[in-house]
Amino acid sequence: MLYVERLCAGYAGGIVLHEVDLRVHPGSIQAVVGRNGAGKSTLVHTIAGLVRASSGRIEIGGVHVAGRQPHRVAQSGVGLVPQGRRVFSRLTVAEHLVLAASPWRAATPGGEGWTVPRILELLPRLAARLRHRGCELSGGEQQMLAIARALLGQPRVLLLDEPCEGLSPDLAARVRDLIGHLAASGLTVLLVEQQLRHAIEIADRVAVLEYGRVVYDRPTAEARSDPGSLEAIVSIAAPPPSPANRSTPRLWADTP
Ligand SMILES: Nc1ncnc2c1ncn2[C@@H]1O[C@H](COP(=O)(O)OP(=O)(O)OP(=O)(O)O)[C@@H](O)[C@H]1O
Repeated sequence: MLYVERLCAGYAGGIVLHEVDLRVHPGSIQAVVGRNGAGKSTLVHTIAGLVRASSGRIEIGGVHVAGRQPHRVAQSGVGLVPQGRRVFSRLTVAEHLVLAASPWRAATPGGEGWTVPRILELLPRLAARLRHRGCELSGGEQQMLAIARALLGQPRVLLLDEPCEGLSPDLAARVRDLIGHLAASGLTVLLVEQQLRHAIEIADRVAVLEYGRVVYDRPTAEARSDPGSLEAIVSIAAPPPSPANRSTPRLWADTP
């Protein structure tokens, strides 16, 4: 479980997140939406330890991780799929996977957890691209590789920052299918999503960030039954005035 309580964080120029509360249960998807600059990436980076929390709690499975170095947060079970994928252009798919599957991240001896063969079974398109460099992959393949890399860290909590950004509708739908499958397998998922309708499609709960504050956080079923009010909240949410301020295996089998 991911538990965030009264979390405040920001940069040298000022606080961006103001007393953010979130509670994401295993096997569920919490979407976070909001306009550009609302603080979505800052939230994800703060949970991952990349931005230091100035106050508040971040718990992973009951363990307080705020203030830990990013690699310690990862060891606590947090996987990050960053905005823009961040794959290495000169490394091959195989090299990415080998690097991500480093010993401290190994799957448990009982066979639980993510291994390279299991990843390649789930994402056969990556298997077909093992010798291709990052720069030779399509956007969708890069996104799959970014997700695969995070999974090899054996996360209990997966943070995805706009994973469908820049993908065609078809590829974006496949990525959402994969995220749904991962949640159905028990992962706790925090999904930053620009498009409200996509968030509603996939998430169990949806939260809206406005000026770094949670101004809406309800089950998606409620949002679906009254989409107009949620759309109004998201469209009202404006950017800050200044910078400081489920079982579907073998996805991706036939993607060109
Ligand atoms: N490294 C940084 N140093 C200083 N300010 C930053 C830094 N990163 C982000 N900010 C500022 O923090 C605020 C929130 O930015 P953030 O990237 O978290 O928003 P976002 O909701 O993810 O936006 P987008 O949808 O455009 O990705 C913005 O005002 C931004 O300019």
